[in-house]
Amino acid sequence: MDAPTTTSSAGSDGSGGNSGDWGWFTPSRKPAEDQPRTQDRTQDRPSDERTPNRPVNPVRPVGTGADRRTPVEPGPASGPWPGDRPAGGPPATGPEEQHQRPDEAASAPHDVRPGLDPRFAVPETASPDAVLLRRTMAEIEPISDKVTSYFYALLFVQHPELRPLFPAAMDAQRDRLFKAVLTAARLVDDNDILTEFLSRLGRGHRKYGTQPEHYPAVGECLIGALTRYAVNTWSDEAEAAWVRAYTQFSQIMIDAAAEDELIAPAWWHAEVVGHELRTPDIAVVTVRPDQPYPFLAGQYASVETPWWPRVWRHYSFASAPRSDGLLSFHVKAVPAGWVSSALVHRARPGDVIRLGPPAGSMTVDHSSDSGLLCLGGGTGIAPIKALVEDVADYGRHRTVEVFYGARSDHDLYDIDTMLRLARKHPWLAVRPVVSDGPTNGLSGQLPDAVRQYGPWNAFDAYLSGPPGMIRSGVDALVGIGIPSHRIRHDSIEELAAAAE
Ligand SMILES: NC(=O)C1=CN([C@@H]2O[C@H](COP(=O)(O)OP(=O)(O)OC[C@H]3O[C@@H](n4cnc5c(N)ncnc54)[C@H](O)[C@@H]3O)[C@@H](O)[C@H]2O)C=CC1
Repeated sequence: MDAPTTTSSAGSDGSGGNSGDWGWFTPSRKPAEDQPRTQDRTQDRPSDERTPNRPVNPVRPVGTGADRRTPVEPGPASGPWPGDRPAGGPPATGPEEQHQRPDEAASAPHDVRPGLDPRFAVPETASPDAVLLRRTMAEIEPISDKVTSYFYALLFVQHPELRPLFPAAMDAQRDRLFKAVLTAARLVDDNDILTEFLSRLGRGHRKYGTQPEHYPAVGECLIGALTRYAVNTWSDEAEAAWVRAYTQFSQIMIDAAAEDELIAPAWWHAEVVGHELRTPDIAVVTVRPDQPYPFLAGQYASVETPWWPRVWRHYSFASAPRSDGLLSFHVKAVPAGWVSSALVHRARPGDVIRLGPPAGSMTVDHSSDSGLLCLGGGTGIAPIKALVEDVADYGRHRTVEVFYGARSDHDLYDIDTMLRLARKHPWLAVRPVVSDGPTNGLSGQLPDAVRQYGPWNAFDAYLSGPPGMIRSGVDALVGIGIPSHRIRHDSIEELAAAAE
């Protein structure tokens, strides 16, 4: 959920190029010289005999922030490559598995018609590099699965020493790295948002053990995958633009990580000190971090369990910061959800998990007097409870109206806590809403229930729960007059990816 959390925001959580030079991932002869580029090019695959005998293009992001502000000119070829790379976590945004060789992973693309997707429309004000990047993206986006597979195949064939640093098995976050690169490429002309997005990503990568020297391996493989699949739009100029962009992206991430290193650990160890099974598949897990863990109510953390190394999942904090420093999460075990099942069915007091840094901006704006309209679906009630506690702790009490949705009365696992809070705080109202069964409370879907009350146009809205609820909730709230910039939620894309 490394993403802006208002509905009005765009993205969430990306040298020089000697465009005439070719890296190790390309054939020893340029395809254009000896064959049509859309033909089967299995002979292009990386293999020992095709490892180049000359250095690669300079995807070399290491340097200082000052370098980044200066346009980077094409530089000389880098040193020995690939090889003698130190171990550490690759700059991936999520776990990944790739057992296939590149030639098995993906065949050459067909029927690629760039420019059809309006997301890649080129604004009139776009810089020349942005135009080139968007053309490539329009071409590869429809086949991004293949490009991603090929990218990871390249990475793990050429850099097998990086493979053990990824989780053992493939999962839903497989394409996060690629999506992050595409998001950054779309933002390339918007320096402020780009820097914010990539800085967060760079800080978040510290927990993977990512080092500056890992970025070139990823950059080379990215360019390799684009070279293979952007058959209609790739050119020397396009390659140079991608090399410049990737170099800029990685530099921002490296700088942000370096700055963060001065003030925060890369991760925290946290001991499970409480484990309460509220339903057969929902647990409230309470942990004690090994050092202070500053965060804001409404944020979330990445969590790694000892049973699934390097598989990280996001969970919202279920309480505002506490004086005893403990943190709690509401976890629902979902089918095939490794981390959630482990936390619900396996974790016990004494187990130690790892936490990434806090993230997310679904936080209370204490400079405002507006009321808070909160929709929490299922375990999405966890950060809503934290927001309520935050308002209570802050002292200047505002009207808070909570709609708590669940499938059945039985699934309202935290209703007692919420009703207790409502009895204690006269400014708080809590309304349970049951979608699929008999109830003494409100029946139906959360957005429909909210429509029955109001008016809400003077409220700030907070939504937390399943992606479908957030989508329909935002539509409903905009429809009843809450401007989209006053509606906050975590990134729907990240929520969908993290639903394990
Ligand atoms: N920060 C956040 O946004 C958080 C999100 N979550 C997410 O919340 C979900 C919780 O799962 P469960 O407890 O199984 O919830 P669930 O699937 O049982 O849904 C709970 C309630 O949400 C509402 N809802 C669900 N789908 C809807 C739709 N398409 N349109 C309108 N309303 C809908 C209904 O009222 C339903 O009863 C998970 O996907 C989890 O990742 C959990 C914690 C924090």
